[in-house]
Amino acid sequence: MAKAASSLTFSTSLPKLCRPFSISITQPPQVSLNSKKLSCSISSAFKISRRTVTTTKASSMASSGITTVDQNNRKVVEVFVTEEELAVSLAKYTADLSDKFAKERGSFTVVVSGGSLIKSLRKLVEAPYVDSIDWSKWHVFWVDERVVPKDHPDSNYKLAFDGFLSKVPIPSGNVYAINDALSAEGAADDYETCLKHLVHTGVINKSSVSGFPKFDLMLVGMGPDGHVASLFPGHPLLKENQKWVTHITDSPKPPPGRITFTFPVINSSSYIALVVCGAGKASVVQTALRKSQNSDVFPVQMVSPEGELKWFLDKDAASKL
Ligand SMILES: O=C1O[C@H](COP(=O)(O)O)[C@@H](O)[C@H](O)[C@H]1O
Repeated sequence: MAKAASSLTFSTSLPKLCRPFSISITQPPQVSLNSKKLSCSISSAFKISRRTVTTTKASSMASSGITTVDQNNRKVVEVFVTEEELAVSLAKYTADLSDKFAKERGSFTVVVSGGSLIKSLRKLVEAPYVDSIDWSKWHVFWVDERVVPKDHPDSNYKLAFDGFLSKVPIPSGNVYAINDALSAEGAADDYETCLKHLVHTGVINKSSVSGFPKFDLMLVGMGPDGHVASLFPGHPLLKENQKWVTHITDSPKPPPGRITFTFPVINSSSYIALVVCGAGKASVVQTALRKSQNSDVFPVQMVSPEGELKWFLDKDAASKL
């Protein structure tokens, strides 16, 4: 089991957002519960094909297993009737990528956020994945962290350790927590120094496109205000395009002192899973997925990786699509 964390000690212009979509539904529904038929229609910014799906609830897009993809298979939106089904699918998605990267490059670099995401990872610590995943290949990082002691209730490390990391045999030296003895600025610099070392030693890939570290998978949540990592709406840090890791001392969501990956790092990823549940986030999801212009209102709209972006939504989060 993963024990204590190692203490870390780690431009592109911001990308054009909201690539135009031509969406088609590519997968059959994964479940059929009470066999009500509904015609799935998603329109506006997306050119969406229509077809009949089987689901429990006749409301817009909220049908388990409905998947939409863009033309290049680089942006995928999947909606699940329940958070439980979302968690099952997220575990398989993560396990498949773990296998792929472990085989291809002998390691798997995984970045997690805090918040509700961690609960949605719970199926990974159950059969079959807890036994089938080669956890020794995992290297775990945080896309953002609150600058508090690791045993503090606000710590994203503690959240992940209690809910996930303590239950799987990831080598403790592969778990890269912040140095919580430092200031927010010091902890961000320290984390960036650590990342640079790991890029240098080949544990983390480097993007040949951006020159920023290229993580294999980022598992990221979104706040009700559309923030991702600790990148909040309207904050100057959204424009940071030099640093890999930066800090914030005036976070609108407590606690105020945090470190966060910058957008160039986030957007250099091979895969990003954006995991969003709950009706309280439906309006932001609607804006993010229906807007065709690149006038970014919410930070989540700035998530646009070199690789694949997949949205995992429950039906409540997707209820306004
Ligand atoms: O403060 C934070 O909030 C976001 C979103 O959290 P959620 O509970 O609404 O999912 C989280 O992704 C981030 O890591 C965390 O520091």
